[in-house]
Amino acid sequence: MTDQPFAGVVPPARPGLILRLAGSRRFQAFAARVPGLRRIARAEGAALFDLVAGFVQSQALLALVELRVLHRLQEGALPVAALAAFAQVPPERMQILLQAGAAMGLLNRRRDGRFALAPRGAALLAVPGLVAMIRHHPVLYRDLADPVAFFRGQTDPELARFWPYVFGAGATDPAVTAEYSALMADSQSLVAEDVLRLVDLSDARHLLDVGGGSGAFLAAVAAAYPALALGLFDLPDVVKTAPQRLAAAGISGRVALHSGSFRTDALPQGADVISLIRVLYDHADATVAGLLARVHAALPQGGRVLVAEPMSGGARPDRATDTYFALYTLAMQTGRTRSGAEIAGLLAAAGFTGIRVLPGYRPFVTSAVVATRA
Ligand SMILES: C[S@@+](CC[C@H](N)C(=O)[O-])C[C@H]1O[C@@H](n2cnc3c(N)ncnc32)[C@H](O)[C@@H]1O
Repeated sequence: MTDQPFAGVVPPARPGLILRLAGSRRFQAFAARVPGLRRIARAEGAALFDLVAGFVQSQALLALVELRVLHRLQEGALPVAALAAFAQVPPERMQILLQAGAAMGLLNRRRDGRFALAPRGAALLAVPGLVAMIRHHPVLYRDLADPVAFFRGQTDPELARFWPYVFGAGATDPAVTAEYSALMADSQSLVAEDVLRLVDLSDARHLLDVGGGSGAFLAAVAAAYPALALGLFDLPDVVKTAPQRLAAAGISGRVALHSGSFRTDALPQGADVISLIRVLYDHADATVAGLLARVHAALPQGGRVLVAEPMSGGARPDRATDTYFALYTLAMQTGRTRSGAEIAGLLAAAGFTGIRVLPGYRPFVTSAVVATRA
């Protein structure tokens, strides 16, 4: 495809010196020979190649997870032949996959040719929900297979149907609802960890978690704040999955369960903090505006709203959230990865004041925005 002239558009300004140098093949060759510049050139080259190769690395990772190579190596180092036999992969192909795993820092290659788990591989298996997240990625990758058509809005992404509750009705099949709720709940412990570091709830009396799924966030809050009264609001099919988790956490008696849809129903009154954890990014601005108005109406004066989810870097684009989450939510079609400033704007429009954006320790896990009903 040839570039079109800038018909009817103001032509771009001439690039500055640094851009002209970076874009000059002669300068690149010169920089590669000059001490000092050579280090920068090499790092930039490696960063560029990582972008070029990212998909291949993700697929090698998916194969290691699907073939349970990392899981097998938890018991100790193994020779290629043993791993090949377990995974039913020809040994010469398994050798290539293991070598790739070692190159990505997930495995260690021993002198005797055996492979062992590296600390990064061990960490991957220990991160709650990460294996499940990697295993559901084929849906996302199919949606991104033709990125030009995807960005032109000419595809019919599968992810849009993957999270049925987003459309407000909940999944009709209870097994499906339980599976989606489990996928969210698995990754919730990291989110709760970071939210509870960012936000102090010691002066709160009663917290209502709206879109709280099966109650995983509430279980973490309950452990951190033993005196806090708790409530959960979610779609009826989802709320049905909560009692089991709450019982396992030993907090059934502490959590009031409320079924309904925040699109159509008022939220229960009585809480002085309402949390929306990984809820807004699933929904369009109009739905979020309606939801925040309901949150505002349900809170007393001085009550607080807490929004937590992965957020766009906004004016300072963020590597993880402005690529992964922004494209993911675009594929879902209903929502959007918003920046803290955009969420603050929606909160202000709903009447909230004292809005504070709290950048996350791990932006790919969560950031937070808090605000008060004046
Ligand atoms: C991405 S999940 C997040 C769950 C949980 N807060 C977490 O972080 O693990 C979004 C949640 O919003 C709920 N939800 C979606 N639409 C809803 C609606 N109209 N009314 C109430 N809850 C809704 C979903 O059922 C789901 O539990």
